[in-house]
Formats: sequence, C-alpha cells, structure tokens
Amino acid sequence: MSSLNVDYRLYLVTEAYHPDQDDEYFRKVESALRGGVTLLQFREKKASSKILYDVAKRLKQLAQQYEVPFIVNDRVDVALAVDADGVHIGQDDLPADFVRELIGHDKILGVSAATIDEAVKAERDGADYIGVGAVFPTSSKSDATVITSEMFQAIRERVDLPMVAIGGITSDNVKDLKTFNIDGIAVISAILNQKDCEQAARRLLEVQIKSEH
Ligand SMILES: Cc1ncc(COP(=O)(O)OP(=O)(O)O)c(N)n1
Ligand SMILES: Cc1nc(C(=O)O)sc1CCOP(=O)(O)O
Ligand SMILES: [Mg+2]
Repeated sequence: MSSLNVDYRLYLVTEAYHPDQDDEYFRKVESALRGGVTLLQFREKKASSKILYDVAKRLKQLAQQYEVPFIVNDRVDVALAVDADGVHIGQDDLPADFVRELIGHDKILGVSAATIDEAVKAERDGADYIGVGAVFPTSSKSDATVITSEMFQAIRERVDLPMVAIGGITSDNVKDLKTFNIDGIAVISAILNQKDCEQAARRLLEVQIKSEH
C-alpha cells in the first residue's frame, strides 16, 4: 500500500480517444478538472501503444496542472513509461500483487472487486483502494454486471480500504449510495457525455456533499 493521501470523492475515468477529435477530448477533461474532479484515470481500450503513450503524457500534464493524481487503467507499461501516479487493474488484468511489485510502494494501486473474496484479496495484495461495481446499469462497459446493494455492503464491512463506487452513477442516483459509506464515485458518462463537463463535475460533488447530511 502506498502512503499517499488521495481524495477519492470524484474520480473521472476517460473513454474513447479519437485522434480526429483530439481537441474536444482534452477540452472535456480539462473542463471536468476545473469543475473539481479529484482523481483522473486514463482508460482506453483500443488505441496503439504509441497513442496510449502520447495521450497519457498529455493527460498526466493536465492532471498535474490541477494537482490531481493521474492513474492509468490496465496498462502498467504505459503507467511506468509516463511516470503516472498509479495504476488501476481488474480481475482480468495482471495480478495485483505482481503489479504492486512492479510499481513500488510510492504509487497508487487500484483494484476492481465485485465480491468479498476479490476485495479481501485486493487488500492482501497491496491495493490502495478498490473500485466496486457496477452499482447501476451502464452502457459504458459492455461486460459490467450490476452487483446487489447487499454485496456492496458486505464488501464495505469486510475491507478497510477506501472504496470507490462505479457504474451508471449520475447526479440523480448518487444519493442512493449514501448509506454505503463510500469514499468516492467514479464516472465516465455523467461527466464526459454532458455538454458542460465543468458544471457536471461541480454538480456531482455538490450532490455528494448534500447527501452526506
Ligand atoms: C475506479 C475503477 N473501478 C473499476 C474499474 C473497472 O476495471 P476493470 O474491471 O479492469 O475493467 P476495465 O475498466 O479495464 O474495462 C475501473 N476501470 N476503474
Ligand atoms: C469502467 C467501468 N467499470 C465498471 C465496473 O463495474 O467495474 S462500470 C464502468 C463504466 C463506468 O462508466 P459510467 O460512469 O458511464 O457508467
Ligand atoms: Mg481492466
């Protein structure tokens, strides 16, 4: 586990970089950062390694400008190449204990968990946080399965790590998560599919704060 103090409240996960919409992609991410995103994940499933490297370098620079940690999804090589602040891996990616060895203890390691066993193992393997979902149906990840609120609660009770909820979260349904004692939410479409990403991010932060009371 790293000793970094991370603010997990609003975790933006990126999607679908297209070179012909390069300006729009970075404009949206920067707008969201202005709106108060606290953590940024580069998630790109289809691009070449060269594009991943170039885009990751630019996103890392943006994140640094807004003093937000920069995490790379899946690709430990890309994370190391751009000296990202951390890596997020799932159950089909490299094993978490091995990734922890590769990245060392000064980097953030996030692991996806949808069961108690996965969450307990993630903690044992050195994860700094777990991403738990999908909490609602989502069209942003084709193989995401919605977990029950009982499972979510059971994971919360068994694991001491910071817990980020993901999947189908919007400013309308985020209040339904308030009983789960989460440390933050991770979203793609609730920010990036909105016209005004800055406003969308602000609103998500506001609703979270309101639903704490
Ligand atoms: C914060 C966060 N939580 C979960 C995931 C999902 O990771 P994974 O299960 O590896 O699926 P892909 O995102 O790689 O398709 C995540 N990316 N971020
Ligand atoms: C990347 C990801 N992982 C999930 C999981 O359940 O592990 S759901 C998901 C997609 C999140 O996108 P949106 O906020 O648009 O629903
Ligand atoms: Mg993955």
